[in-house]
Amino acid sequence: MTLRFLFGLMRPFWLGLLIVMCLMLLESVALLALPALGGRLGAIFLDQSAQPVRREILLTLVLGLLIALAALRMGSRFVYAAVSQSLLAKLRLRLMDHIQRLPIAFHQSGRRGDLIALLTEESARLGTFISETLVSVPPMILTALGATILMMRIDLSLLWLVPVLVPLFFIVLRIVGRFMRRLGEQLQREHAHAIAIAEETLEMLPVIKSFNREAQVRQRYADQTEVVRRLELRRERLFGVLEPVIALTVTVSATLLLYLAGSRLSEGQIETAELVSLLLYVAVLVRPVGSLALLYGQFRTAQGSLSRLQSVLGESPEQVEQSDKDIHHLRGDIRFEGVSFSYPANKTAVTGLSFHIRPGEVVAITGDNGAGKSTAVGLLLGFFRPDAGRIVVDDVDTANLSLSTLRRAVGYVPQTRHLMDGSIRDNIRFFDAELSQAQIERAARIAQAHDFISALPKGYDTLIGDKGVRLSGGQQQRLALARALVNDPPILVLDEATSMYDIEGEHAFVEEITQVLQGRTVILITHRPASLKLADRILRMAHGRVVSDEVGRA
Ligand SMILES: Nc1ncnc2c1ncn2[C@@H]1O[C@H](COP(=O)(O)OP(=O)(O)OP(=O)(O)O)[C@@H](O)[C@H]1O
Repeated sequence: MTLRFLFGLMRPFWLGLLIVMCLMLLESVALLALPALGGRLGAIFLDQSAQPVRREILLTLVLGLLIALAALRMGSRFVYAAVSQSLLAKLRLRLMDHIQRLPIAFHQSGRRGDLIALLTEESARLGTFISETLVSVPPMILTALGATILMMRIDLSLLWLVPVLVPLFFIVLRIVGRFMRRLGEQLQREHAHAIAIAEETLEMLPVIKSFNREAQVRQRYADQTEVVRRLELRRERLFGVLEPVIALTVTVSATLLLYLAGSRLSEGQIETAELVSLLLYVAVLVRPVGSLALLYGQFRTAQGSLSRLQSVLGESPEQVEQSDKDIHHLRGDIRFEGVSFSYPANKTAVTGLSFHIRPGEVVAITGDNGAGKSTAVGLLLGFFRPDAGRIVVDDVDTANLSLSTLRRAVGYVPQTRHLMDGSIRDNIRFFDAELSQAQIERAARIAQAHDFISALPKGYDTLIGDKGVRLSGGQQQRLALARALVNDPPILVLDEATSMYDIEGEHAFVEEITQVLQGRTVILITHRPASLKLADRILRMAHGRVVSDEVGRA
């Protein structure tokens, strides 16, 4: 585990963590003082020798100490809860920030299950580990060491326990630690896979139902759940063995110790008060000694989560520095000059791709499946960087243009519509608080969405998605179009995005859009012959390059 990374996570919360540790240390001190006082109080009752006044004082002191212990425990719980929840929220936010900034190529590498596990269960486990487990180690060591030393002070002959118990303790730690780490990693992997299957199942439910494949899909999930169950069971069994074994070691040692101490009492070498103190020290010792071994196991598990977190945070993000550059002066002149690009699996998707789209043109890009059309759009949007060649917008190489400017210049309607739960207005505005109702309505009118929105009882405030109205496929498509248009981009890319219009609707839309965008550029990725007729030019792609460039409706 990189300690520096761990401390980096802890740094913003150092004050809270320090307070928790101090409260726990005070708790340890109070806990260590208790047997000394308790021993004397016990002896008073057993020997019946002390003066009544002394009894009352001692009783008050013991009760005071018990109340102080409860108060300290409460205090550390309160501060701990506040720190751990803030730490967890911050950790999740930092992770989400980073995940959003990672390039599309990373997200296409199929690590969704891992990322969800990291954002949920694993970050929660790490948060607890940092704010509770780690912080509780020094107080536990203090309690264990303090109790041992104080017991030795009562009777030095107990010293023989140290060389017997300490190595035994460390052997257990090593075995458990190694096992826990391996098991933790396996569990995480399988758990992430189970999450990925669950997610996929929910997404594909209409397809699964239409094919009557519920039983098969259930079996797939059941198999994975079984793998997770077995691993969890192994972990639980390990703890199940470990806890009683540690408790047994501690209690057997305690019994031996009491036996020895008892015989020393009868020999007159120790007093009753000391015997009672010893008894109480043993009780104080049981918890920290038992917990330390388990803490070590948790430490090894957390190590796995931490290294996975580190590996995601170590991925290089895209450089999307925010830029306020005005994009409306852009004309929308696009040139691909000998662009080649391969996906990581070494699949060449576009090769030597060259074309020129002039401002104001409506250009259709067509071609067989897998010809490279969507990849070309991804390259224009800066989702991927060309391996060779360059893409020039308005005479500027896009490699020199900030991704933020480039993406604001291109209004993009993807094949899948991706609307979010929320109002229609929120979906069109898409987190841009500065957009006015007039701008939103204008975009909706161009996308031919205004009429159906106005017909809804709550108009633009209608909630859609899981908690609201279900829109038809075509209505959703129109909203996605309005969302792309609302910022008035100089370039508009529609990836099969008008397929749900009827021919007339599509025609009217393209006519209107070319007028509204006033000579700016529209790229239609389409297979539909009717849509091809709407374009000024048709670029046909095959095997990652343009194979024909024809005049369209003109
Ligand atoms: N994420 C990816 N990883 C690896 N290969 C990919 C990836 N996406 C696409 N490809 C491959 O790149 C090639 C071009 O794909 P692309 O999606 O650009 O084609 P397309 O013309 O848009 O196809 P379609 O008409 O089916 O949408 C295909 O051979 C495809 O298998």
